[in-house]
Amino acid sequence: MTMLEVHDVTYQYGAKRALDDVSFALDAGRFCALLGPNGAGKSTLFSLMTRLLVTRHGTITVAGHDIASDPRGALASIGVVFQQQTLDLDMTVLQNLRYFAALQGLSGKAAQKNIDAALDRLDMRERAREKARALNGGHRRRMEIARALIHDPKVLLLDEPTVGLDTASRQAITAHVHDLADTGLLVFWATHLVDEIRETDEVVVLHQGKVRAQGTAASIAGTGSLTDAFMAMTAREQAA
Ligand SMILES: Nc1ncnc2c1ncn2[C@@H]1O[C@H](COP(=O)(O)OP(=O)(O)OP(=O)(O)O)[C@@H](O)[C@H]1O
Repeated sequence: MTMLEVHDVTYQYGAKRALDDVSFALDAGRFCALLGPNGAGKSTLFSLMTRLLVTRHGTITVAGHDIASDPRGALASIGVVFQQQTLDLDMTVLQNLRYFAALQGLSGKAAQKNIDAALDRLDMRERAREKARALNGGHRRRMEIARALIHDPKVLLLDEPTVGLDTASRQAITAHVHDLADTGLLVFWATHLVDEIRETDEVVVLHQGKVRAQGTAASIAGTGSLTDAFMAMTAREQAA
């Protein structure tokens, strides 16, 4: 079942075209990587999917809701983890989550139920009463992911979520989020790091604002490695 559909989306910053006729469709229950080098247009696409930016060129549909004509329905279906950290470091994990739940219109038992479920999904329950400031980078990220899941979205967007993390934390977060896709969520994970992607993951390769390939990592890699295929797709353009 298609959960996220991007159709012919173009976006310009003044004269600079950041996205050029971008189209792809992604199914529920998949881990999908948006793979592109710096400047490919990943953050621009995420901003359009979360309505931080708008365009009249093309359509974006989330869980059947067109983001232009039904932004409320579309945004209610999305959980987002932005590249920049957005926690209140002086609040505990639980306080941060309750605050966010309230912003989503959840309170009392309903909020607590969803908070507990989100903490369990990220293996964070035992840290609930710690101040965010006391957590290491990996656990802060997990908490942001838990927060993004509180309203039980169908699509989880993560914009380069492992930036600044050490190797062990990066691997742990990557594994946790792969597990989330197994529960039926569509995970859409922007990265320029090929080693975060598994062979069976879906991949959209974005470069200079255009989709260069879509398919499983294994099908894009062909007989070589995904790194080689990705380098070839991006280097060719740079040379041209
Ligand atoms: N506010 C802006 N004004 C003008 N150009 C911009 C603006 N934001 C981004 N761009 C340009 O649009 C293109 C796409 O940028 P974007 O940030 O979406 O790429 P990205 O793939 O997220 O890169 P990174 O991994 O470096 O964050 C780049 O050429 C960038 O320089």
